[in-house]
Formats: sequence, C-alpha cells, structure tokens
Amino acid sequence: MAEPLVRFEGVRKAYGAAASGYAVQRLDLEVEKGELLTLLGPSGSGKTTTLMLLAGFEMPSEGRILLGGRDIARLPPHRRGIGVVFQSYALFPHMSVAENVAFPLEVRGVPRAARAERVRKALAMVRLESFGERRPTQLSGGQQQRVALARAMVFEPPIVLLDEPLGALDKALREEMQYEIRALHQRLGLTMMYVTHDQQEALTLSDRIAVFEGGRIRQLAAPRRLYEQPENAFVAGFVGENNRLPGVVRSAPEGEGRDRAIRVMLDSGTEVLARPVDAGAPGSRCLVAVRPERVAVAAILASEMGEDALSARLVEVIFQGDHVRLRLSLGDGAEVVAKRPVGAGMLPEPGTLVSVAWDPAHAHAFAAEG
Ligand SMILES: Nc1ncnc2c1ncn2[C@@H]1O[C@H](COP(=O)(O)OP(=O)(O)OP(=O)(O)O)[C@@H](O)[C@H]1O
Repeated sequence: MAEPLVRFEGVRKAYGAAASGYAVQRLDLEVEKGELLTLLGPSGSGKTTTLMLLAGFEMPSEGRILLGGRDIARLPPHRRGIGVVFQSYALFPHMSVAENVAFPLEVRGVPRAARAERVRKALAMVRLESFGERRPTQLSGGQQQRVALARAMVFEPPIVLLDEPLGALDKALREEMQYEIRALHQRLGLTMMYVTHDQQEALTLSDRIAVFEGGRIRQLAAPRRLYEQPENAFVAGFVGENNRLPGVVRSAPEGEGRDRAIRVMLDSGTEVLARPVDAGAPGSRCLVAVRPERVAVAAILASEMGEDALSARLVEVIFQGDHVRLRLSLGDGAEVVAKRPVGAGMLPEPGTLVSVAWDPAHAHAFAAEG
C-alpha cells in the first residue's frame, strides 16, 4: 500500500488543562492522495480543531501528524504548504482579484512573469478569467469564495483544507458550488479535507466521510455505506433521516447474512424483527432505526398485511414537491414517518387506520445511547 498523504497518529488536543477535557479525543486518521475526505459532525465535535492541527494553527497535546511521511510538528503553518479556505472568504479588500490570487506565489518568491500565467490559470479553473481586475467587494459571495479557492490552489499545495467554505451562501448557490468543488477535485486530482455540519453536502461531495461526535470519529466510510450501514445509533441519527423506535431486545440473533435478525419489543407495544448492528443481549435497551423511504403503508388492517405489520393511524400527509411524507401514529406516543414519491397511488385520508411494514433487513437495531 502507498503511504497515505496525511496520517494522524494518536492525536489528542486539549485547549486548556487536560482535566477540562479534550476537543479531539484520540484521532487515528489517514487521508489518501487524491481523495476528498469530509469531517462531518454537530457543532463542537472537533472538526475545525482537527483541520487547524493539520494546518498548523494549533498544536496537538499528544500524538503525531505526518504529511507525506514526514512529522510536521515543528513546521509553522506557512512552511507546511497547505492551502486553506474558510467560511469567511478572508480576501484582501485593498487588492484586486488577481493580486489576491498572486499573493501566495509572491510570498513564495515566484518570479513576476511566471506569477501572471499561474494566476490566469487558477482564475480560469474557477471560471473567473475576466474578473482579475475587480476588487473583492465587486463580486458576489459565490464569486468571492471561488477566488478564495483559486488562491488556495494556485501554489499547487499537496492538500487543500476547507472549513465550511459554503456556509455563508444561499441554498441554490451552495449546491452549485458543491458540484463545482467536486468537479475541480476530480479534474485536478486534488486532495481535499472538508469540514461541514451539513450531511447533504457531505454525501454530495465526499469520497469518504468521517462522522465526528464529542471529539471522536464514530464511523469513517464512503457516503453510500454510511447511509446504508451506519455502525451506531449516533451515525444512524445524524446521517440522513431515520425513524427511531426505542425498545428492548427479546431474542438472540437467528439466521444468516441478510436474514440475520433479532426480535425487539418496541415501547409502543409491538414486537418487530430487526437486523442487529450493535444491539446488546436479550433484555437490553435498544433503538430500531428505519429510513422513511423503507416504510410501506397500506390502507388495510395490519392483521391482513402479514405478521410483521404494525397498525397505525395516519395523522397527516405533507406535500414536499417530489414526494409526500406520511406521519403515522403507532399509539403510545410513538410516531413513524413514511416517504412516498408523488403519484405513487391513492393516499388514505388522515385519521384512517392503516398498516405499516418494512423489510426487517432495513430495520437496524442499535444499542441505545446516552
Ligand atoms: N480556541 C479554543 N479555546 C478553547 N476551546 C476551544 C477552542 N476552539 C475550540 N474549542 C472547543 O473545542 C471543542 C471542539 O471545537 P471545534 O471548533 O473543533 O468543533 P467543530 O466540530 O468544528 O464545531 P463547529 O461546527 O461549531 O465549528 C468545542 O468544545 C469548543 O468549544
């Protein structure tokens, strides 16, 4: 195996005394050359700290960080040769767009003639060739962020770090920029480490996603795997939408492969089959998670639908453009949401007694957390 471009080895970071806690708990993480790795997690989970440790703006309390196989502990930020893009564009207002992009070349002593050509190329990469003479204030937010990207890439750094770079943009522009960053990453084979708390953004952009919680990585996987096979209740709840049904494990696993299942008594009073992920032994509390798009709803009584169907009352139908959401009450306060494409058949009236069911292979049973 080729040496990863970046390697965090047992890295911990406490901002104050260790007794007051670690912002990053114990990080072992590798970034491969040419990959776009996203750090995803709620506010305060340690994503920015991890990025700052790599950029050199913070120092680890323990552990090592290697870049290209070399320990970078003693290198100040400007000698690490890493490109950084922040949420606030941090462009120099008194300089033109071209001067902003030329700045990293200037500090690295690139001769003037070579600078002009590289600036032109970098601006072309972000489709701003004709904007070189403008001031940053004469650009839209999206354009300013593209200048910041050009400035971070112009000196061809081995890795570009991006901290919520699209956080200040409106939704439409954010989505457009996501495709643009992805295209740049693929076309140029750039290695990128990207911080966001927006799971949709992470799913769109990433080769792999590291899900952070409380300074730890809870799962590191490709987007599809993360979505379809979350390894714990936290990831199941944070990535994509999930119905979360608390209950108690009733039986040890039976069956093999896709059919491996346990029985769970839901708090709402029904027993269901689910695929065990990290659920404990019989008697322990657990959480069954089912994606709304996996919940089938039929306007017949549960007893007619099959032994694993639950009976529910349709509470509300919410129109959401390309799909409708059905809110269903299981009794005892428990609710399930189902998602259906628009035009997928007649819908029962709110108030109707219906049945809901799902393939047990799509119901994941996790150990209850917290
Ligand atoms: N300079 C600092 N001094 C002290 N504590 C800090 C400092 N920076 C961050 N922290 C703390 O470290 C923890 C992790 O913060 P960090 O900014 O890395 O999280 P994050 O996941 O990037 O959050 P956000 O999405 O809100 O930016 C938090 O508890 C935060 O309060």
